[in-house]
Amino acid sequence: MQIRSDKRRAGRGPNSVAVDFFATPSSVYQPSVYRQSDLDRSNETVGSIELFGLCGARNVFHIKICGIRLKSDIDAIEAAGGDAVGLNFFPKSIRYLDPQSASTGELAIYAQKRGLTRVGVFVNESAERIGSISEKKWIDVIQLHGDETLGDAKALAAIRLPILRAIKLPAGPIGVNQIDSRIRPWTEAGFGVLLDVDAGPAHGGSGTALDWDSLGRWSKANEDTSWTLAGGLRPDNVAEAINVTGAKSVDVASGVESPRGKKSATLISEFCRNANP
Ligand SMILES: O=C(O)c1ccccc1NCC(=O)[C@H](O)[C@H](O)COP(=O)(O)O
Repeated sequence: MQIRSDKRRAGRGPNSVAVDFFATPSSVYQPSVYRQSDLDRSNETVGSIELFGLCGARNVFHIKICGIRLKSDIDAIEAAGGDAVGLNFFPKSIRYLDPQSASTGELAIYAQKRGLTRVGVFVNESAERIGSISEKKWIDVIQLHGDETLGDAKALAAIRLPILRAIKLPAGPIGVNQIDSRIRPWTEAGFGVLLDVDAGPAHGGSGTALDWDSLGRWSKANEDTSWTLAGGLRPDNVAEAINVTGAKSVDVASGVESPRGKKSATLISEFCRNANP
């Protein structure tokens, strides 16, 4: 199975539609389709119902290119048909963006104007720092990529942005129940999940792949659970990864870089093309 390009295209442009394919608890209001303007209004309420429910559980992208650092990266992603960018706020990452720098704000606004969903990537960050970046309206989604607990994530509810939890799994074969026990608490609490390899102290961006056969077995048994595949994806393996795992949403950082830490427009273009039929 490959990501359907019509869905992907639907997620782009300032008034575009992004398909929500996260399964969320029935107690949480969950429209099936969002517009970028919905994301812009994520601090508001719709009637008496909060747009994003408790903490948000929406996956609003099909292809996320993580760790962008330049406006030209955004141009390349827009041209290639990607629909989300990861802004990395982990100081130890090669892809780090300084939240104090005006150029980070310019980058975030530039991505927003191109209709791309901006995912802020955080590792064990304080709620205050995440909140201050959110207040500047630089991000649309919070990605927690450290050792954050469910309690930590729930404490971010006041920020009122959707939260995507990176679940870091071992690189080798892993059982369906083992995967499920890591994911279920988060999805049942209404959070989105991104499955990545456990990169140890680096936390992410390792370029190492998960065992796709294991994920495929798990996803077949959990078809109602929407999730994002990350870890070691590249232009030359993303189609197979989608086919084997059944992922409907993919994320990449190092696989579209040359040299490491520098995004390549050519690799971004190939990646997006191969992630779609
Ligand atoms: O990319 C990083 O440097 C990074 C560092 C610390 C935490 C998260 C990080 N990236 C988050 C992502 O979503 C990456 O796309 C994901 O880890 C996959 O990376 P890669 O295997 O390089 O495609």
